[in-house]
Amino acid sequence: MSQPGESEMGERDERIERAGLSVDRTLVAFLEEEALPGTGIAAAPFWDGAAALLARFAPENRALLATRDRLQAKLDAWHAAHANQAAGGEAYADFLREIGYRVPEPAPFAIDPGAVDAELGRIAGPQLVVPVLNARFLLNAANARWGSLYDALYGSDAIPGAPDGPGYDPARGAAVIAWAKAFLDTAAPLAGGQRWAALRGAPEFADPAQRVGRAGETLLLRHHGLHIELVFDRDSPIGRADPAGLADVRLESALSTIVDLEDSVAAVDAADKVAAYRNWLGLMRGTLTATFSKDGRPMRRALAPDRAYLAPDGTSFTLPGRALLLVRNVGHLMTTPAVRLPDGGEAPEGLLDAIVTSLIALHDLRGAGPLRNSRAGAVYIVKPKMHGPEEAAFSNRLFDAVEDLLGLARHSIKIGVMDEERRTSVNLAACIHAVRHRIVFINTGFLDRNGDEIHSAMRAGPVCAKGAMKRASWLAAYEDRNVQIGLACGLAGRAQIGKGMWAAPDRMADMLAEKEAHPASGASTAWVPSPTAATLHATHYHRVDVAARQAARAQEPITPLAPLLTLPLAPAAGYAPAEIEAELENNAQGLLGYVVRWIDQGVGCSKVPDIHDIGLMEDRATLRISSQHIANWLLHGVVTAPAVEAALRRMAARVDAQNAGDPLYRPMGPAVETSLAFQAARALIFEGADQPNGYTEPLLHAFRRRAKARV
Ligand SMILES: CC(=O)SCCNC(=O)CCNC(=O)[C@H](O)C(C)(C)COP(=O)(O)OP(=O)(O)OC[C@H]1O[C@@H](n2cnc3c(N)ncnc32)[C@H](O)[C@@H]1OP(=O)(O)O
Ligand SMILES: O=CC(=O)O
Ligand SMILES: [Mg+2]
Repeated sequence: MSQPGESEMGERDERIERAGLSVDRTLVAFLEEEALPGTGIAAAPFWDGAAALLARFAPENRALLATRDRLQAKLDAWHAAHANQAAGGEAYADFLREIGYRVPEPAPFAIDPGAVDAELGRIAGPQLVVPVLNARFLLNAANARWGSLYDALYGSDAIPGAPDGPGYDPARGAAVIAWAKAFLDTAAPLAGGQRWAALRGAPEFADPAQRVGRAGETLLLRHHGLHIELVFDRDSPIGRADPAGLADVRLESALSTIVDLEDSVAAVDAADKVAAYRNWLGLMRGTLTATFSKDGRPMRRALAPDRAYLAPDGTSFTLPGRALLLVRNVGHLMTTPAVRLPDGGEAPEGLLDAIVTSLIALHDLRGAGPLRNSRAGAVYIVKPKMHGPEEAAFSNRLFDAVEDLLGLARHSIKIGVMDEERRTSVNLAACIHAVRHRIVFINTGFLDRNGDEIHSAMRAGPVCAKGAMKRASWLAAYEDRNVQIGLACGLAGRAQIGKGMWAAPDRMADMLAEKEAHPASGASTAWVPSPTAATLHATHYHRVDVAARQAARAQEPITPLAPLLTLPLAPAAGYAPAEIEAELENNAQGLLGYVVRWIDQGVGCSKVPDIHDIGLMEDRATLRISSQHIANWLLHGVVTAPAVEAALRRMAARVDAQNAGDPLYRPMGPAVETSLAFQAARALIFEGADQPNGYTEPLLHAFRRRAKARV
């Protein structure tokens, strides 16, 4: 973030004036030559409107950030005066009310978001997230609406103990087929209690209404609102060997996909922002393609078409071939040098994202391209990291203004609210109320939420180890209250109640064992990191009847605030030196492994091995946790500065070794004093306690800009 008037070297030549704004040339060219044409909006009124919107909302945006700082300062002071108290009691709750951190509950209400696509409003199923800057992944994610269950099982560790010989292993294949047929016994039972494994001829279903169509020899079934394709093909190697001729089971998998401009990308300047916007434009126009080489073979990937079937009465129909796409904008914190305001200061990045991603979605709404995203005529924006109802109301008014700028009907821009900051969890009903006419989801972004929990409690004392945090009372209360409050606000059947990311992309057996808890909790969706995970997680929505779970949970009283407000402090006896060392090293390794690719290569989401060599998805939210955790232990003397420095150096060598095969990798170990990545990691820890709400973006952006300037 830079201050008004603080223009970067050489930046002036690269800029063009538009309606009093100083705009990077790349962005001007993109908007005027690529994004605006075809929308019916001319450049001049667009810039006039954008400038007016920025003038109106930028000061308010700044004021909201000042409120965050003011409230955090009050928390810090309270905690300093009540050191090592886990809080949660009446006095603490009253204090939060007095300082305006807690606001009155709204009277009972039900959300009313208008026309919403069924994937968000009515059908329960997985939600995939994908970084916007990677077109190859992006296309894969859009096409992840359908996935082969056989491939997902065969290509992952999903079946514990399945043999895995070189080439195609028939024993492994048999284990996959057995697993899938046992799954079909639940999702598509056969008449007379026959088992799928025993089927020899054509299937007869216990409920014939499940069979809703066919395409050639492929049968289309529906169960819990989700479709299943049974591919019968006796000409294929698998079908030929199968007594029933079943060659594959394809599941409707990622019902929706979030295209992420936020925590999984490194976008620090106009060039990065334009690359991100251009990919979103390619999706909204249906024209995005990617060419790459895989296993030595050239490949071209494009968006999948819709799928055609014949209904039992002979009429033809189609089903979506692609996930319903949402776009995650950045939050209210950062500013961008892509646009400078008349006072010379950078424009709030969230405002620019709202304008540009909505403008781009007009291409879909106008229906000019070959494919359609929203059949309901909506634009879906996920808004992360909002703190409390005032910020939600700000987003609501911002979206009103964007609708006016683009000539969109009121509330056609929908919002997904990430419940991932403590002040939002505490005031969740009021937050939902603030956006009740456009809300399409709430989601427990538990990773950021952990980071905010640590930062909120920064001065209260040392927090518990990360493993213990998973069992902390605040976390259970947060997850429970999110579902309970969502149901009380009428989200069932109208909007998603979502659960967070499965952050171990290679541990699919564990995911299969654990993530059924998400639909079982009444959540209608949960995040997955990959298409394979989407297909496997889809099986959970066949096993669990989410509507029934929601109806049951709607009867529960809402969990009180006290456990939510109980701080996750370390046990009074503290931890043994070996535990402290292991915790520090694990945090330092994940942090460095992520930061080095962010700073040196601009990669915003990575799979980084933890100390047990398990590859974990790391993004800015997990970085927020690890950096805040070390910063907290440093502040309270659990670890010393020299110990942190030594751990960082040891882990730098380990991370260097892990990346030895990457030709683009720049090792940190040999030159920690000149490695910008190492310095960024250091700053994230040693300046961590003072970062706004513990966010990592300000430091990451500053160091990445320096790294880009250096090459
Ligand atoms: C707290 C939060 O905010 S969570 C939300 C942000 N996080 C995310 O969005 C995570 C998304 N996931 C990812 O980015 C990746 O899966 C990572 C970084 C975790 C792992 O990436 P990699 O190590 O490259 O994955 P891996 O080698 O196992 O698999 C790559 C293959 O899977 C595909 N793939 C992996 N993740 C995704 C995805 N999210 N969407 C689409 N395709 C994906 C790739 O396209 C590739 O297939 P291809 O060769 O046919 O193109
Ligand atoms: O955005 C998701 C999170 O867990 O944070
Ligand atoms: Mg988050």
